[in-house]
Amino acid sequence: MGTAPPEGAPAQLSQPARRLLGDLIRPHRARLALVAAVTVSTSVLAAGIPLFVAMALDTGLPRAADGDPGPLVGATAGFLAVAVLVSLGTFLGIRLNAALVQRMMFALRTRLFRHVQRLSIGYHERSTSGRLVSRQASDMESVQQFMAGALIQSVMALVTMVAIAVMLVWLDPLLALVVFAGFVPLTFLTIWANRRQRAAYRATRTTIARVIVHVVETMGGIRAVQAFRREQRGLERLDEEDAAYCQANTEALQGMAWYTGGTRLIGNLSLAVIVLLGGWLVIGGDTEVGVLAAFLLSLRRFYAPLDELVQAFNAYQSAAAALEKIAEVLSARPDVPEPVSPAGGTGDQADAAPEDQTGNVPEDRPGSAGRGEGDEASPRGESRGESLRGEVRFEDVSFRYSASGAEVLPAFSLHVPAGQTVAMVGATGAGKSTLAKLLCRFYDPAEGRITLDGTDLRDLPDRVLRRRIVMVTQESYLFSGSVADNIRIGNPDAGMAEVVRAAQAVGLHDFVESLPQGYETDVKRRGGRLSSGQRQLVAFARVFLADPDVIVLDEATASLDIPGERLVQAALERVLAGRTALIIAHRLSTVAIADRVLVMKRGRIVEDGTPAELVGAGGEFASLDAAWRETLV
Ligand SMILES: Nc1ncnc2c1ncn2[C@@H]1O[C@H](COP(=O)(O)OP(=O)(O)OP(=O)(O)O)[C@@H](O)[C@H]1O
Repeated sequence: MGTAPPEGAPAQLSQPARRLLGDLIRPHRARLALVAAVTVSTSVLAAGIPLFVAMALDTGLPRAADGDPGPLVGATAGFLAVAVLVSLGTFLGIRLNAALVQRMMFALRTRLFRHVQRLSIGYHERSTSGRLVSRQASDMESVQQFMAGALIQSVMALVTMVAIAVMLVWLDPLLALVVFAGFVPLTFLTIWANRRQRAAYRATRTTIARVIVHVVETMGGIRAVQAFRREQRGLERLDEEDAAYCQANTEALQGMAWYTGGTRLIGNLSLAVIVLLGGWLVIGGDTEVGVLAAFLLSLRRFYAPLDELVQAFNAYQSAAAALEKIAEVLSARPDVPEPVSPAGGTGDQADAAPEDQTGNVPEDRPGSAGRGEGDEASPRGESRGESLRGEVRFEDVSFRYSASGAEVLPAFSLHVPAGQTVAMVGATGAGKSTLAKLLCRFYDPAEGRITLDGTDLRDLPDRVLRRRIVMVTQESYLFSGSVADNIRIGNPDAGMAEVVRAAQAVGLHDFVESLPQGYETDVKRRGGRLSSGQRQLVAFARVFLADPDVIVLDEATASLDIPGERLVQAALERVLAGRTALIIAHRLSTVAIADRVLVMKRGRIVEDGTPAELVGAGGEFASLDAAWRETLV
């Protein structure tokens, strides 16, 4: 019976998946009960239809032959009335169920998306985005298909079968017993199919996820794919993944074919026995022709739902496998948990700071009217018009990415006073990005602690931490939407005037004004319409609006032309004013505006001082500085 499916699987739904199903259903119990009531009563009514046929044949016809058409007309009218009621009930059941399922799916999609967004960077670095797309799209679809169609279908089928079984016993217990005997092989067949199909459908979920991962990765890196002519290799990889998916589907469908064929065979064998035995009973005068006719009709209706049950069973197996995959993601916990007892005060002032009671932005805050274009940058450290916040300390921090991995930072200590701009340089793999990620609490150190104004980052609620420390990444990620939308990411509550002021502050305003629809111009996917320098300016405007105490900047390595670099440089100075900054620097011009330079090597600081001091010391930074200067000549 087909080759063995690739993955073993328990016949039962896993506990997290069951819990998830319970969570989904619980809020809608009343509606579900209504759907069940409508479905069950419709199915019971439908099961009774053959009784009218028996009535018509056994009573209606002989009486009509005797000149009394009443019973025949009554049986026909009853048949029609029940048929109409069954149609109405079916419509209502499906309609109610569809609305219910959409609510449940909406809740599930939202829950999964919210959860995935909250999972720590470590999780996202370990798992591919394609896999998550697969959970959100194809697995959801599978669950929905079962809930919206197959579930109600199987309930109707089951109830119909039970109702018909009762009727069969009532019509003729002996013949009914013969029919029920068919259930013995059917039970064995179902147990076998349950095991086999569960494993087969799990394999389909896993393999389709691989196909989606490959497609998402290819499209995400399409520039590299084309630049390095990886198209052929990409196609071959897709063929491999797709072949595995097709194979898994074939396995699943083959199992379904065996099961469907098996149930039909059992059904038809029962039918043959009933024709033989029933005919013999009729000839012997032990039963009526009408009863036999109703029996045969019912039997057809008895086995017809079996087909539906088989289909529903397959849909269930597919949905169960999908639900398990979704439950797996939902049970992943963030590596950087929210504090159980958050530090009080530290961040809430920052939270409240940008606006006063009337919603006006205080004059002395960035993004306020006092700091528009043409307004010379105030002396650094004083421009935000408040006592400086944002003192950062790394205290004996040790870190490795995984338990078995190498130690990236061994007992690292660093003190950055509030308002200081620190540029980090060093060979690739020295640990600069790791330091930046730790400061943003994308990871927690294994040992030691990192503090912001004396508070351990682990004690700051995520909301506060993200407001006070903002990372500007190399990609200057732009989301689909308008330029204004993209700047407003820094502070979703900001009005248009603040957005404009932020753009003015970083020197982006004139460019935006020159766009066809100004601030409402669509940046197109990932900002394809903007140059890399302009994208950086948008990212800076965003930070300006967010108004954090600490900026972590991974400077773009892509070189800009001289005017572009000057623009970015001026914007950077504006944004850094009055804030603590940790910059992974790739440009001489950036290092030049830093108060302090750290040269890193294998997770340690090997040089630390002002740019001038380090150049004077003639060490690694001096060589780097000289090399940079040479490229300028
Ligand atoms: N997500 C990760 N999982 C495992 N190891 C990692 C991860 N990210 C970085 N590493 C390792 O940690 C070390 C430090 O990397 P890091 O990215 O911090 O260096 P860097 O100084 O920023 O380098 P670059 O200038 O090339 O960006 C490297 O050996 C790197 O291989």
